[in-house]
Amino acid sequence: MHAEGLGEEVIKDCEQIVHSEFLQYYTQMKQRCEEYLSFLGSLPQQLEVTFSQDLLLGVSVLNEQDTTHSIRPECSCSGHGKCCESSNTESSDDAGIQELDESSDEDDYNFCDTRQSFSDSAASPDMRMKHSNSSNDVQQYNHNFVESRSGKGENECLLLPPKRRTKLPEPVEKEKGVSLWSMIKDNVGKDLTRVCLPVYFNEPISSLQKCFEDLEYSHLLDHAYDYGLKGNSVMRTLCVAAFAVSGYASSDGRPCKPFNPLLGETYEADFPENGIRFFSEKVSHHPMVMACHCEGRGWKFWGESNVKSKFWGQTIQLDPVGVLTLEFDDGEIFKWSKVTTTINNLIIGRLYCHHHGTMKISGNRQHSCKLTFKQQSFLERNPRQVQGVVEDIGGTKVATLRGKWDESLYCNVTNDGVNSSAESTLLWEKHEPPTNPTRYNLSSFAITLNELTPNLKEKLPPTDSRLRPDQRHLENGEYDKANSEKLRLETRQRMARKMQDNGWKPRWFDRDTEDGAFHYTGGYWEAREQRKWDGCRDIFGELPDKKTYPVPASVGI
Ligand SMILES: CC(C)CCC[C@@H](C)[C@H]1CC[C@H]2[C@@H]3CC=C4C[C@@H](O)CC[C@]4(C)[C@H]3CC[C@]12C
Repeated sequence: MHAEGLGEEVIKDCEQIVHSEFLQYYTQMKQRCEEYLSFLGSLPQQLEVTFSQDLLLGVSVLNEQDTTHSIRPECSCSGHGKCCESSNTESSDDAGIQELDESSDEDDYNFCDTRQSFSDSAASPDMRMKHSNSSNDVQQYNHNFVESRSGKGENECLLLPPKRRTKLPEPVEKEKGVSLWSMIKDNVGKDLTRVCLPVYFNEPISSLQKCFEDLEYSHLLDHAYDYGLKGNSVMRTLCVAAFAVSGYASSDGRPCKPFNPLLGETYEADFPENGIRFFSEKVSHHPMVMACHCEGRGWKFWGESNVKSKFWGQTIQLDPVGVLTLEFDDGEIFKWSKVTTTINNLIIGRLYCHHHGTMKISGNRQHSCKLTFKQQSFLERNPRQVQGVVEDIGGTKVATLRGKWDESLYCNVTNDGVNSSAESTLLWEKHEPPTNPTRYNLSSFAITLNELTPNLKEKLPPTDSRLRPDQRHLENGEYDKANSEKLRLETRQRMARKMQDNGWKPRWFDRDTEDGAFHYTGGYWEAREQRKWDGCRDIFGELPDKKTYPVPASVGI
């Protein structure tokens, strides 16, 4: 630090921070070791109890026909001061730590927590198809395609599902190890959201694409729709709750930050194999807001992603602002907001994030659901837990829900106010990790999101994230090119505030004058049909003031 010419005071400050962090860790680790030893000591006893209890109760699975199947218990070991507050308003052009990525807590300890898992033969055929953790990802998508389209008698049945990629391209250059500390050490005490980071800390996914990751388990909404049609409002609400939780699953173990899209950048995802069509646009730079809209079989889902961040030194707290809305074609509506996310170990240790707080999923008809994402404590042996209750409009509890946001969720439906605890139904289970892991720890679903086939390239507007050059270079492992392009686009993006002040308007969304929320104005897919991209500027190209282009009168830069 001396060699780098840092002042004595700054160095002392840093030393102090590091020292107090170590002390804290030391005490906590000591405590944890003791706990762990006593836990190991009691293990034989605990296993005996759990095993005999499960045998007696027969933890079971309820399928749509109310048939119950026993599932076996299984023991799995997973190896696994000063606060700066800011909304995205203040974030730098790149930084918006709100777009930093989540990462897991696969820490240095191995815990053995008892969890239930399905034996294949026990699952209902429906569940087996939906949750089959097939190692062949493409095949898995094909399955869903056949199912989601069959029975509808649509011509689309005849279309072949797109074959999506199962791995990222091999990196062209060798990766460079850059420590995060070396990047932020000069910014101690400053708002980290203002720190511009080189691409090594990015994943090749934009925040717009990240919004679509929340839709990976959209089949839960198809189930919810069907349950509602059959008059099973409790199961509908439970499936909606499972969907709301499932969006967090892919945040596990992700150490990198998604790209902060440019103002007006868009992302489309046409996934006929899942029966959905998704679209998102960055609608505001200050504050940073992304709006999205998704159409599925019998439902529509929309909302905006906007977070307020607080930087505490070693952690960042992200409080999402805004409401997500789900509307079924039969008129039932559910609304909820996301819970708080904390990113830990920014300076020392392995970066990971956790989600905590209460999520109220309010329905406009019979049922609503309250979910609690448990606050994490260092001594918690079973972290990432989610618990919930479904209540009717009179406030009577009709079902409960429990599980983990990074694993699975089970529910118990209460009969006549009495909890039928013997019967647990698996609502949702996270897909297996990809067979070709990436250094960004992307899920199989996420790996497909930035794929650009020649056929798709022809159809995209010039604003689509897949066409962003720095992100593409990063995906190809061309780090130097990625960095220089990122710098160029960041310079360009600095004009965004001016553009917004000069009355820039999103192309596909409109702000509701009453509630201030963004609503899709429609027409994207229709414009795509005709390849008519009027009003969609080449946001990734050279700046018009480079004198190579005439400045269009309509561009408010
Ligand atoms: C300094 C850098 C390298 C750290 C990387 C931080 C990662 C873990 C951060 C950056 C931005 C973060 C995301 C920002 C916004 C949201 C929306 C919220 O409702 C769920 C969490 C989620 C999706 C965050 C997950 C964690 C996240 C991806």
